[in-house]
Amino acid sequence: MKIALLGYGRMGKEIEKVAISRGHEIVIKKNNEEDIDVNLADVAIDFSIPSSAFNNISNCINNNVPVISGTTGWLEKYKDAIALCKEKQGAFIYASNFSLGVNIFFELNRQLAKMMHTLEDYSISMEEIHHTRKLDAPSGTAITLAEGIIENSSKKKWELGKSISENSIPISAKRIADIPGTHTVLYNSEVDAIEIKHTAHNRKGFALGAVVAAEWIVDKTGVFSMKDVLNIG
Ligand SMILES: NC(=O)C1=CN([C@@H]2O[C@H](COP(=O)(O)OP(=O)(O)OC[C@H]3O[C@@H](n4cnc5c(N)ncnc54)[C@H](OP(=O)(O)O)[C@@H]3O)[C@@H](O)[C@H]2O)C=CC1
Ligand SMILES: O=C(O)C1=N[C@H](C(=O)O)C[C@H](O)C1
Repeated sequence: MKIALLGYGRMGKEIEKVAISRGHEIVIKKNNEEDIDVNLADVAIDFSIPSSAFNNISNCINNNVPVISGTTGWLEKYKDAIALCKEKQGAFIYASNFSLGVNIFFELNRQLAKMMHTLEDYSISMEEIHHTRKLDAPSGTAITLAEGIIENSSKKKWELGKSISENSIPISAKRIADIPGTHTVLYNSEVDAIEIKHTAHNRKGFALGAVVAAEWIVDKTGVFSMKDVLNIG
């Protein structure tokens, strides 16, 4: 496949390595607002910055090029991207996290929330830790985890920092040099604690998942998720 990399930073470079090792060719590497002819590619992979993700995705959909996006921090426009994709009969996947391990962790988190939701002695909180160059907080993965809990409990929302209301999930976002991504969900009570945690050791899992998603979507039409790609949950 001919792949366009929309964003050629830490993730773009990691995806390039994985894509080449799987026999693909990188035909575009875009790192700014410049106009590019995305039609040179069979599929585009966007790992850019929050302020550019929607334009990159729209450009692909408008040109009928399937697009995978892992950029976080732009979700206020996610519904617009879905609407455009449906209108143009395009192909689009956004995932806050493309790694197989985290997608299993998402399912575990939902199951645990279901089991815990009537146990009033436990309070829930979340923590995410990332490298100091991350632009958004909380992480997209933490937001997906919080949404998984909200769908399966009486919690109504998440809040960054200390929780101010009983029906919200507090998320603590820490920034420590070079940490690729660590997410913890904690249920704590007076007598014990239950904790689930995912630790990324590097960015290879994110990159592999994005390339697998690109391979999967190339002949399809519609809005999909990593659940469709991995056939889990
Ligand atoms: N879903 C997932 O599995 C994962 C998601 N991410 C997310 O992916 C995104 C990228 O992460 P990462 O690679 O670490 O970040 P980087 O900052 O290393 O890379 C982003 C790149 O995008 C470039 N860029 C700036 N403007 C544009 C534009 N208009 N179009 C295309 N590219 C542009 C930046 O260039 P310049 O530096 O010159 O501004 C930079 O090279 C983040 O939102 C991060 O949260 C990260 C890992 C996994
Ligand atoms: O910015 C990062 O690095 C990461 N971002 C994603 C997120 O916001 O969840 C995924 C991963 O945790 C790494």
